[in-house]
Amino acid sequence: MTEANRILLGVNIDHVATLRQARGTRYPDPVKAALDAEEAGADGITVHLREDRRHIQDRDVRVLAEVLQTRMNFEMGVTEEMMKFAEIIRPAHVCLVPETRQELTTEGGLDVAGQEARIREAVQRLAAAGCEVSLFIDPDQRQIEASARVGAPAVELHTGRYADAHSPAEGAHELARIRDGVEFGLSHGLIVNAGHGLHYHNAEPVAAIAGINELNIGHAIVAHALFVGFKQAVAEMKALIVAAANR
Ligand SMILES: CC(=O)[C@@H](O)[C@H](O)COP(=O)(O)O
Ligand SMILES: NCC(=O)COP(=O)(O)O
Repeated sequence: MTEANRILLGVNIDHVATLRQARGTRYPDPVKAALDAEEAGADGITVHLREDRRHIQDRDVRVLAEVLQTRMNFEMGVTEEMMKFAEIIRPAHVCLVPETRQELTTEGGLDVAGQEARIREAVQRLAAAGCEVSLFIDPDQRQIEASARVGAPAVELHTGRYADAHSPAEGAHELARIRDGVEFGLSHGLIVNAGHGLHYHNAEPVAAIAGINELNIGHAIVAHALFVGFKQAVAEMKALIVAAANR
C-alpha cells in the first residue's frame, strides 16, 4: 500500500464576517463557521484582521483563540498595532501580508526583499511569542530567497495572478511560476503554502503540485456555502484537493 500525499486545507472565514458587517448584525457568526469547518475536515482556520476592520473584528480573533480545535492562521499587516495584538493572542501561525487601505483584496505579495531588516525583526518577535511565521509572497525567486534569509520557516505563495488569468496560456504560465516557486522554496528549506482566489474549478492543479503543504481558501468556500451549507462546502473542497494531490 502506498502512503497518501498529504495536503492541508486552511479555511479562511473572513467573508462570513463580511456578510455580518454589511448590516452590523450578530449573524452570521464566523466562529460558528470555523467550528463547522473543523468538523468538516478543515486542518486550520485562517482570519485576516485588516487594519480597517472591514470583516474580521478583534473579538472574533480572541474568541477563536479560545475555541478552535485545530489551529489559527492569523493574517496581519506588519504594523506595531498588529504585532502587539499577535503577541497577546499568540496564534499557532501568523502570516504576514501586505495591506493597503483602498484595495478590494490583497493585491500582491509582501516585498520581503525590499525590507529585510523590518521583516526579520517581525519574524523574530513573533517566533519569540511562539508563532510559526509565514510570509505571503509572490512566487518570485528573489522574494523566496529573502524569506529564507529573514528566518521565516514558511511562505504562502500568492495564487491571485493564476486565479485571475485571462486565458489558458496565461493560467498555464502562472501555474508554472507557482510550481517553480514551490520547488525553489522547498530547496531553501521552507514550508510552502499557497492561496488566494482559489475555487472549485481552479484549485486542483495547484493542489497537485508536489511538496505543497497547505492551501488557504476562503471566498469560494463561503460563496458555495450559501447553496450547500458550510460543512458541505468545506468537505467538497477538502475532497477535491486531497484527490488532486493523490492523482
Ligand atoms: C491575504 C489573503 O489573501 C487573504 O486574507 C484574503 O485576501 C482574504 O481577505 P480579503 O478578501 O480581505 O483580502
Ligand atoms: N491567504 C489566502 C486566503 O486566506 C484565502 O483567500 P481567498 O480564498 O479568500 O481569496
